[in-house]
Amino acid sequence: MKFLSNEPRLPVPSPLMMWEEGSFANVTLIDRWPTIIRRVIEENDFSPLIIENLDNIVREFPNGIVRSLKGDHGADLEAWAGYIEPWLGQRWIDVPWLFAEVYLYRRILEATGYFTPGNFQGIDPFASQKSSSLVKVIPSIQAMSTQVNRFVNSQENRVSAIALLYFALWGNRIDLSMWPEDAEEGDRSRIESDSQQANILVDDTAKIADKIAGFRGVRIDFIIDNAGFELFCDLCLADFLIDSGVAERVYFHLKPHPFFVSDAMIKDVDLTLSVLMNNSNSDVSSLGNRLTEHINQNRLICRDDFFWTSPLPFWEMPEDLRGELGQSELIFVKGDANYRRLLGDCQWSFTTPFEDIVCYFPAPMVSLRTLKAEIIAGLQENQVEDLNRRDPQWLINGEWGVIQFSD
Ligand SMILES: O=P(O)(O)OC[C@@]1(O)O[C@H](CO)[C@@H](O)[C@@H]1O
Repeated sequence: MKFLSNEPRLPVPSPLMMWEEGSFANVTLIDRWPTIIRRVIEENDFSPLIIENLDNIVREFPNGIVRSLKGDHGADLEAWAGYIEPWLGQRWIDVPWLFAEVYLYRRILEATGYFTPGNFQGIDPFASQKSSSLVKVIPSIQAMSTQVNRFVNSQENRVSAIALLYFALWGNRIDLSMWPEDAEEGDRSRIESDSQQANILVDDTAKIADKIAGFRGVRIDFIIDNAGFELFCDLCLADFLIDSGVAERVYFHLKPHPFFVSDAMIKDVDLTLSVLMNNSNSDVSSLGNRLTEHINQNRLICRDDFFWTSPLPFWEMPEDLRGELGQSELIFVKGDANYRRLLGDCQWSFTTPFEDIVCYFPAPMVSLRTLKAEIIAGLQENQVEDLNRRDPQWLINGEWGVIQFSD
């Protein structure tokens, strides 16, 4: 697979590592991943052998070594042999965080036999969390469906677009790898209107609305993140873009297999639409029917690709995918893990201009991200000091967001 040489226009700094005690990456390795694996065991009816496989991954943290994947029949095995090669035999704690995290989620699928012919082939180890998280936010879905239907019937396209961008951003707060659906945080889909804008550190919605105002019948793409409420919010924005005539076609780029607990696959879009269509609230069911018609009429197109579950920085996107995305007039990049890949999960100065890093992207793009990792770009100097004082956890607690546009 030929990779393009297009890279950020600045020297790329070193990647986030996991060895710094107390860093979020270290907490993820030591605490969060074992908890995620234990939930996989609790929530599925796996065989003793699979449970042993999963327990063995936990035992490898933090000083066990990175090994090759077994021949589990995955279509991505050859690509993974290349990803693993530079880190083979190194300790988990000594490899870059992004590689380790993506490798971990692929190891979980190896352990459960997701790709392997047999009783557990194709079983999504996170399915129960994803479906229960959708049911839990039905009240927010009902409220938002009413609003979306009003937007679609109004002529207020600018106001509607901006409101739906905020919903698409804050839908990212619901992330089951960070806050399992029974977490004490309660219903994270409830978005207090005053904090909607106050907690946005870079807000390019006006520029984005100006860009969209000039569109009629274009192609717009979404690199999707989480299933559940976030996917619902993305579907609402896509519905608006199609119904308002802004977009003739919207492409959703989804994950080809379970990933980062709540990441969405094509099957999760189908599940979400069936939940909407079968809801007793007519605003919800009419939105679900409209979206299903968009799919049937090829106006909303769902694709998946193994690049979206690879540990590569986005500037190493394969040439064919880059060519495909290059046909888009605007690409929404959703969520924190995708943001990390936009930046190569590298330790850029927080005030590095965002466009100087993502200038390689094949089309104008918008990142909609709630902060859940210790990297960011595009901030002002005074913002960082102010945030450190006001909320020491601002980089990782999901309470702050960015809507960053690169034209
Ligand atoms: O991409 P998402 O769903 O917004 O977040 C992914 C995430 O949950 O996983 C990583 C930490 O484990 C972080 O990037 C972030 O916390």
